[in-house]
Order: sequence, then structure tokens, then C-alpha cells
Amino acid sequence: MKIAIIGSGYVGLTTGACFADVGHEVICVDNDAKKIKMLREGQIPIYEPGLEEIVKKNLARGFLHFTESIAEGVEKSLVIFIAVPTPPLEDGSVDMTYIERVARQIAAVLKEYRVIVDKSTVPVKTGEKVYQTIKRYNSHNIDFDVVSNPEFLREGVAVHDLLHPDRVVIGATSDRAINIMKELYSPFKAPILITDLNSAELIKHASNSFLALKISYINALSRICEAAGANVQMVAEGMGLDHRIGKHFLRAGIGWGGSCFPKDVAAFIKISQELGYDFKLLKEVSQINVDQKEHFLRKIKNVLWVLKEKRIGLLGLAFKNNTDDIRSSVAMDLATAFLKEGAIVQAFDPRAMEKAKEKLPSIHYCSSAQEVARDSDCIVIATEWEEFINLDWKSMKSAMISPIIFDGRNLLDKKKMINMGFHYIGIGN
Ligand SMILES: NC(=O)C1=CN([C@@H]2O[C@H](COP(=O)(O)OP(=O)(O)OC[C@H]3O[C@@H](n4cnc5c(N)ncnc54)[C@H](O)[C@@H]3O)[C@@H](O)[C@H]2O)C=CC1
Ligand SMILES: O=C(O)[C@H]1O[C@H](OP(=O)(O)OP(=O)(O)OC[C@H]2O[C@@H](n3ccc(=O)[nH]c3=O)[C@H](O)[C@@H]2O)[C@H](O)[C@@H](O)[C@@H]1O
Repeated sequence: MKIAIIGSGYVGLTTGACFADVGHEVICVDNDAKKIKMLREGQIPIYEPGLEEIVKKNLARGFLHFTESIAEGVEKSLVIFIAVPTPPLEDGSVDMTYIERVARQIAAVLKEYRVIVDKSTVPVKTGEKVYQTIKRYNSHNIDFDVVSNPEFLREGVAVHDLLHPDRVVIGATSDRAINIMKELYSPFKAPILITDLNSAELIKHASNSFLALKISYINALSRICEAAGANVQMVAEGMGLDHRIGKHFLRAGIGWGGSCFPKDVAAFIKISQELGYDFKLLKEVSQINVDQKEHFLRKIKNVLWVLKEKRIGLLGLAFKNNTDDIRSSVAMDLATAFLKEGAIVQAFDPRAMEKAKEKLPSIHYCSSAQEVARDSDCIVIATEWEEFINLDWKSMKSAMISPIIFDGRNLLDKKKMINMGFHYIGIGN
């Protein structure tokens, strides 16, 4: 099937590449000329495991194309996905200008029936507004359908999540559009849930908020564990063995970050408020997340006393492992807080340093994790990169001025580190 994806960022590019990989003919559109030029040459502007291979493979076999022209995408494709940003405004509500502009741009070039699919994360009732907008600006009165098809991929494992989704949600009322969407997704062999437009849009905000809630819950428990002398990892394991609870998203840490949870939880609070419901539970979920980061900072200050002139070795800058994404990264927030207090921050991240350099040039960027330890007053683990587990911690220790580790992700084995002579401070243990 011929499809176009408007917006070739994280979601647009990974989705486009995976659709091409299962045999669809995909045109990825973006208004960033530099990005399109890079992509045409097979260069990938983001780090996502497995993505480069499938982009190159599908470019070579002619299943994947890149263009700056929305008109070209709309003309050549039956299904048009919208995957442009929906960033937060200052009050937490969603900036809808990107979606609205693309809806008008599609309407202006519509010549034949098309299915217009919203993949961006949007407030409930957006599909209705997109429909009205396209109808208004579609001067030739061409028939079209609007569908909501939210995306549930996680960065770092996006290719896997796209090729093997837990579920595909299709919010649509027209049989014609539903059948086209079912055919489009048939190669993925995933459960397909058909809903109305509004429910599909709500499923996305509800899912992200629930996952954030689960993490905030375990983070709140980590505080109780610290006060009671219990171990949050054991508590999480004991809870997670109950299938009704499940073991996933119960890793206590320094709080959730990334381009989606913070903005989507804030948006869902705002959307609920506009619908007349005060979502106090989610407000608390957000507050716990802020507290968790501040509590971690307090723990560091309790041990180091004054941060000014201290040399802090920071392991991790990305908002999570296996990505170079630093959007709303708690690791970056911590670095900013350390710098503000006058500390010297020497940091290493396996993938995110280029992006971090642009945002925080005053960090000293190290070429290896080992270098982070040199003459440091402590090491702070801020991103859950697995490769940090197997570092040569003995030699790290000998390079440090004082062997203190603040493990914000409970990545290391506490007993082992203490036996090695480290002063180890984790989360909830
Ligand atoms: N990043 C993620 O893991 C996930 C993101 N989402 C949602 O997907 C949407 C997109 O997010 P990302 O891909 O992360 O954003 P992004 O910022 O990485 O990509 C968006 C792309 O759209 C392009 N763009 C903006 N306006 C355009 C226009 N008028 N015409 C053509 N291209 C245009 C930008 O140049 C950019 O390349 C958001 O609503 C987000 O909440 C949903 C699931 C996962
Ligand atoms: O809408 C989105 O953009 C996506 O948001 C999240 O995906 P992502 O932000 O890529 O990453 P997650 O793996 O969910 O992690 C989010 C944050 O929570 C933290 N986290 C995660 C899990 C956990 O147990 N504990 C924890 O602190 C991570 O370190 C990270 O900062 C959701 O998991 C995806 O389903 C969704 O599609």
C-alpha cells in the first residue's frame, strides 16, 4: 500500500522505515530540508538501534522515499499519517499549531479520496477538529476520512515495538477507512482494536499517564523503603510477580523524563480540567516526580555538603538508555543543578553527548566512562545504560578522590560495591 508520513522525526522516521520493511511503499515528508537531504543519503539524524539498517535497506530497494513536499506525499499515497510535534505550552496544554497547519496543507492539495491518520499524541477531540479543518479548506470537496492511530513505541526499542506491537488502536467510524487501516496493519499480525476517534485519542494519554503513575508509585514507595530500612527492588519484585500488577515499569529511580511522559501527563491534567474533571491523582503523580529528583539532589548534598568546586562524575545524559534523546532528561536536569551550585561536572554518555554539548556546553565531556572517575569527588549514575554495570569499578575507584557512588537507577549491585570499598547510595535500598 502507498503511504505518506508527514513529519520525519522519531515517530515518523521509525514508523515509515518499519512500514517500508513489511512491504509498503512509503514517502516520508519533512519541512526540514537539511533532514531530508541527510535521509536521502542514508544518514540517520537520531540514534535508534536497528533503524539505520532498515532505512538503508528500504532506500536501496525503493520502498522508502524522502521529500519536502506534502503535495507529493498526498498525491502519491492513499494513507497520509500526521506525525508532527505536539509540544507543551507553558500552562501544560498542547501546542496544536503543527497539526492544524498540516491539516490545512493536506486539504489544499487533496485531489482524490485519502485516509488521513493522526499518529501524533493529541488531546481528545482533535480528530474531529482535523476533520472540520480539512473539510473547510478542501475547496474541491473531495471525499476523505480521518483516523486516530496513536503510537506506543518506546525510544531505544522503537524498531522492535513497531514491528511487534502489543496492540494497534484504530479510531475510526468509516468502514472504508477501517478496512484500509486493517489491510495496512495486516503484515504485523498484532491485535487490532477498533474504537471511535475520541476513545483512541484518550487511550494514548491514558496509557502514558498510567505508566508514569506506576513509576511514581514505586518512587514514592522508595521513600518509604528508605525510611523503613527496606529494599524497593525486593518490594517491586514481590509486587510484580502478581500478574494483575506486572513487573514492568516498577524500577525506582530519579523520576521519569523524556519527550513524552512529562508533556503528556501535563496535557492530560489540562485536558481533563477543560472537560470539567480535576485529575488530582495525576497532579500528585507529577509532584512525586519533581520530589524524587529533588530528594536525590538532597541526598548528594547531605554527603558532599557543599557542591561548589566539587568534581562530579556524571554517568549518563540521555533520558533513558539506548537513545541519544535528551529531551526533558532528568540526567540533564541534574547536570544543570550541579553546575548552578558551582560544581565541575565531567560527564559521559555512550550516545547523547553531541546533543548534550549543544545544550550544556559548560560540562566537561569525557571520552569514556573511565575518564569520568578521574579526580572525582563522587560518581552519579543518571541513565540506566547497561554498559555502566560492567565497568572496571576497581580501577574507577582508584581514579577517584573519594569513592562515593550515587546510583540514581539502582543499576549496580549494592553489596558488591560496598565490598569493593565504595560508599554506595542508591534509591530506596
Ligand atoms: N518520540 C516518541 O517516542 C513518541 C512520540 N509520540 C508523539 O509523536 C509526535 C511526534 O513526536 P516526535 O517524532 O518525537 O517529534 P520530532 O520532533 O522528533 O519530529 C517531528 C518532525 O516533524 C517535522 N515537522 C514539523 N512541522 C512539519 C510540517 N508542517 N510539515 C512537515 N514536517 C513537519 C519536524 O521537522 C520534525 O522532523 C508527538 O505528538 C509525540 O508526542 C508518540 C509516541 C512515541
Ligand atoms: O508516547 C511516547 O513517546 C512513549 O512514551 C514512553 O516511551 P519512552 O518515553 O520512549 O520511554 P520509557 O521506556 O517509557 O521511559 C520513560 C521514562 O521513565 C523512566 N522509567 C521507566 C521505567 C521504569 O520502571 N522506571 C523509570 O524511571 C525512564 O528512565 C525514562 O526516563 C512509553 O513507554 C511509550 O509507550 C510511548 O509511546
